[in-house]
Amino acid sequence: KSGRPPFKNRYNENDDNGDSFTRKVKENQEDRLQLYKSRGQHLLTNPRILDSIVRSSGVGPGDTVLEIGPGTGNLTLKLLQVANKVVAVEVDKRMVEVLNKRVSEHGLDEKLTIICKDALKTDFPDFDLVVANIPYGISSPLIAKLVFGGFQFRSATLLLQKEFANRLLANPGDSEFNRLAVNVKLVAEIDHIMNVSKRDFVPIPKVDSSVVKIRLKSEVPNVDLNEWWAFTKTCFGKKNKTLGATFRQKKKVAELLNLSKLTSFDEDIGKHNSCDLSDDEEDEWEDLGTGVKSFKEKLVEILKSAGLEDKRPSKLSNKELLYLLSLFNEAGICFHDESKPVDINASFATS
Ligand SMILES: C[S@@+](CC[C@H](N)C(=O)[O-])C[C@H]1O[C@@H](n2cnc3c(N)ncnc32)[C@H](O)[C@@H]1O
Repeated sequence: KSGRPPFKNRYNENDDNGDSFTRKVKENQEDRLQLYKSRGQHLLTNPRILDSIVRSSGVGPGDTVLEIGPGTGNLTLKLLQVANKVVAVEVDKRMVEVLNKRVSEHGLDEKLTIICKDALKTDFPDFDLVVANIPYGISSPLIAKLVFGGFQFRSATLLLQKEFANRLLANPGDSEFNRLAVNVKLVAEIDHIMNVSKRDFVPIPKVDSSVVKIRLKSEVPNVDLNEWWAFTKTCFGKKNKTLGATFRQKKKVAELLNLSKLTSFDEDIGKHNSCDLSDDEEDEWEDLGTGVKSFKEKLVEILKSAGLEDKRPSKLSNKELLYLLSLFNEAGICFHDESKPVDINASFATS
């Protein structure tokens, strides 16, 4: 009962033919477990790093921990030794079999609940903490699910691809600052815990990793989240454009006019299908009615009144963005299409 994972740190490079099959790992030439790149199956094997993650998560004997993607259980076994309970969500049945076997060898079965499902498609039971080396391909929607899913938890300690973690940690003005950081920072605080080398995984991935800790804020701005997500999607659609340029795009103006249903611009509401219009083409505004043109002026007037017409979204604080959204909403301008239900996973899939 060494706690050693059921394979050696070896794999057959020649078997790597891209997306589906990746590598074979072996234990004593018997147990064979294929690891799939498409499922982000890079197992963290360095015990020193596993211990640091558990320690920095602050898990204690009364805690229920949610672990996404336990794999063969390297982190799970460490968590089970300190937590009251671990709920592990793993999509791959083969992993679940290995995990079950290892955990029962250690006599820790009673503390573990396994949910063999896709973490993005299943409900989570109540938990105090999240601690996980997640599949990197689902980082955005999973973090969105955790922070906007209505859960109450102390913190989420997550191993992420280093570049992704840097984007999440970025502040306004940093080159990596993007819509995901803006949205997550509305409701949560994020701290960098440590960097982890690609050499600490089996098989070795192409990228380095970082551990971050996400804590939900106790006070969240009073804003309609559907409006906020749709608004940041508009602002960050082309994050290096000025807001003036973004809100002058014909397509965007027509879309917002149709969504906002403002009576003063009635004559053009529903007349211009935003799908038929291209982005810029300032000179072709002549084709459009006076309603849509004066609506554009209204948008620009609001940007000017906020002093933000020449600003790029990636340089704005959440406070400035919230202020701008409140000005638009007060003027009856809406961003969220109420006829379409919000799918958090889809909305963050590409952030
Ligand atoms: C990066 S590996 C981590 C394994 C283990 N935690 C470790 O550190 O050794 C990610 C794990 O997530 C699982 N996985 C991939 N997509 C998933 C999903 N959508 N829901 C739940 N688990 C998933 C994979 O099968 C894999 O076991």
